[in-house]
Amino acid sequence: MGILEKISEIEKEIARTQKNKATEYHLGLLKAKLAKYRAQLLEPSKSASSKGEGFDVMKSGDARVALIGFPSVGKSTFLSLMTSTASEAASYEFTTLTCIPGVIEYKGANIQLLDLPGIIEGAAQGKGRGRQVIAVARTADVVIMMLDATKGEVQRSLLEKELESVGIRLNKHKPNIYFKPKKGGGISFNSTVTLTQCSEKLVQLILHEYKIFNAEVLFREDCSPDEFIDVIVGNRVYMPCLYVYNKIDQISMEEVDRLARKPNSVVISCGMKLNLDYLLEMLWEYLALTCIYTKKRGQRPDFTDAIILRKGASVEHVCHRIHRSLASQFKYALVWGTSTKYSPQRSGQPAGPNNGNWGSLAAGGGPGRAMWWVLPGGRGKDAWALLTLEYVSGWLLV
Ligand SMILES: Nc1nc2c(ncn2[C@@H]2O[C@H](COP(=O)(O)OP(=O)(O)OP(=O)(O)O)[C@@H](O)[C@H]2O)c(=O)[nH]1
Ligand SMILES: [K+]
Ligand SMILES: [Mg+2]
Repeated sequence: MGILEKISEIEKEIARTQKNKATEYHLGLLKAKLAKYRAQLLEPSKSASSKGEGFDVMKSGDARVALIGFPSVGKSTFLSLMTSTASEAASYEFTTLTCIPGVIEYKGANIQLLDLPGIIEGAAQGKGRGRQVIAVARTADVVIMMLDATKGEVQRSLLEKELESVGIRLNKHKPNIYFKPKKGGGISFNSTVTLTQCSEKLVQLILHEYKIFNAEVLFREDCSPDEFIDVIVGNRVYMPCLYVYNKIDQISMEEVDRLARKPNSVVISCGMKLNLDYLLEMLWEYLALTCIYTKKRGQRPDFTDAIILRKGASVEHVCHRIHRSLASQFKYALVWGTSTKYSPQRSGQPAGPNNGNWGSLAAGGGPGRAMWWVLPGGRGKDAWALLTLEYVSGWLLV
């Protein structure tokens, strides 16, 4: 039996198995098997011809957004509208056959937008150019899943399934489970919360399926067996996804209203240029970008030129952005911003015993290294920070 057949057998068995206490372990095991076969299915393509021609587009700008959707939903029309790049659009399916990059300029940031061929059911197994498309999607910071508002909801769940099956997790966070394989000592299992979906026995069963007999496992969250499997398998990509319903010029107001209320969704019409501003605002929020303005001592900040960084960026990242050698000479920074505790907040490496308290500001950085304060960010439309850096030798002039 080929892997594809095995996968479909297991899927069928999962579908016909009733979910209850008695079948819990059986289902957990099936899911572990399924994840294993899927991983096998994807592996050989890496060595073979996974890098399809026309798909290796260089990353550029401050963030990358991939357009994923069925054929003829309007992806290319959208790219041509939002960027200065023209991508051919036509009423027939599979007009686009390669990856076409464009740039959206917004709030001083350059956002790389990638138009891609349409994908169809079975894309993950290599139908159409599905594998290449999905490989590109994995490299994005945000996925825009473009849907045809005139078509049924089934599009959306089919695409979600395709992306799920190759380890892309949409609008989910990484499960809060500590997992560490060991050389010996068996499996030590602990949890800090009450678990309603997993038990020690089930965790053991799943681990044994992966031939793991020694490991430390700590659940810090009430996770499902699938989430636990994700942690074991690793290489999952957790990605924000915006569902964009295009062609609303073709449907009733009631229908528009219904779609617009769905979570993580935006309704637009490329044809009539409806709601595109709002989509950009949402995209900005999902990208979680922060604008960082620098300020010279005693002078007003320069609001015309921002450094754009992603959520979780640290002062170290800012230093690197300005100059390669700056990080090693950096003493501390004064930060004003939307999420600082105090304004300004001082952050940097402790220079002496008296400055030990700086460490409390630190949220990033490794042990023994300078402690870098993580800049404000997150899903906020107007996350920003203002920053003054000091060199070892004096105030930085930027
Ligand atoms: N009515 C309407 N038609 C639209 C809208 N946006 C795009 N279209 C039409 O939809 C058709 C497909 O558009 P494309 O931009 O080629 O779609 P695509 O998703 O890039 O298609 P593939 O590259 O084949 O996957 C074209 O005929 C467009 O003119 C819209 O908002 N309303
Ligand atoms: K098309
Ligand atoms: Mg196209």
